Amino acid sequence: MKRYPKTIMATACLPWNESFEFMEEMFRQQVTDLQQMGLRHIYLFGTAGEGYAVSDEQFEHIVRVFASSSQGTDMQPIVGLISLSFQTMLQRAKKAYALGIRDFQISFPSWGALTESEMLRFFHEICGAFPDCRFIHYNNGRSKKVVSVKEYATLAAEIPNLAAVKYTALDMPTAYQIAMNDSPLQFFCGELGFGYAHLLGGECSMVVSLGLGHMERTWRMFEAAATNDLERLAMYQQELSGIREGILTIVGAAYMDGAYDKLLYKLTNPAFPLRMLAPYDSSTDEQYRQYRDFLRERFPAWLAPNSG
Ligand SMILES: N[C@@H](CC=O)C(=O)O
Repeated sequence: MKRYPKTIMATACLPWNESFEFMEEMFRQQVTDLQQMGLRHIYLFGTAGEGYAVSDEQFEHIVRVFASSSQGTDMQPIVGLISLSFQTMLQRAKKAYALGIRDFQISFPSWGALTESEMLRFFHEICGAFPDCRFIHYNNGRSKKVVSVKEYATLAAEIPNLAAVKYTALDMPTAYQIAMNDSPLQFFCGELGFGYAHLLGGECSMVVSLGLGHMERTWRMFEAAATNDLERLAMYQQELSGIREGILTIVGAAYMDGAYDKLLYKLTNPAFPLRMLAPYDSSTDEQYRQYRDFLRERFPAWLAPNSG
């Protein structure tokens, strides 16, 4: 039995005005839009959500707004903890907990790659401090230590509230390991990793990014995987591979994730600003228009109806 539901998880991005103040109403609108797209597992402060860049004050303010946006709904708010300082991660987790958050997305401190024993201490100390919470490990090369699927089997046995893994690696051998693993952890892969895992005869959950252009179609892809309709799944997989190629050509490959994910959500709300906190470069309105036109021309089925 998996410790986390099989579903599609999505990031919430952070809208900043010209003075780099958080745009609360724009953010609430985004959370509502994501919910209307059928998404229930929405996370803050991954890479796309600039979790590495916010100050403690911004963290608390935004979590407060996020938590209140989920009140009275069936949404499951997930808060990411990214910091070089483990103490800061713990303090942020305490603040979010006090605001009602029970699902966290954690990544290793990245100044140096954690050793085996440091990694264990990390999981024990943070997951152990909040035994009534669920933790999703964001397994990411940026934190210098990437955990293997095999290592997760051991971790799952030791850490009862480690519930899931966000693992957006694309390669087929990793997708195969994820597809075939029978640990209680729910693995979340990007759309293409999700497609590979199912085409290889296994299963996993999805973190959406490229598919946000048209969530209905992404849910159809999810459904095709669940019903083993491999022909349809392969078609979606091929289309999304073309879309990935397109966005990387238009925006370039050197940016932080927010440069892509803000542009992807902008297809739903063209007023959403692309700005990112300093010192990181954002994508531009011109790139947004080029990407929208590229979708319109090459992959119209993946373009949201109100994309400006
Ligand atoms: N773009 C997503 C997933 C990346 O690994 C995020 O930023 O959380």
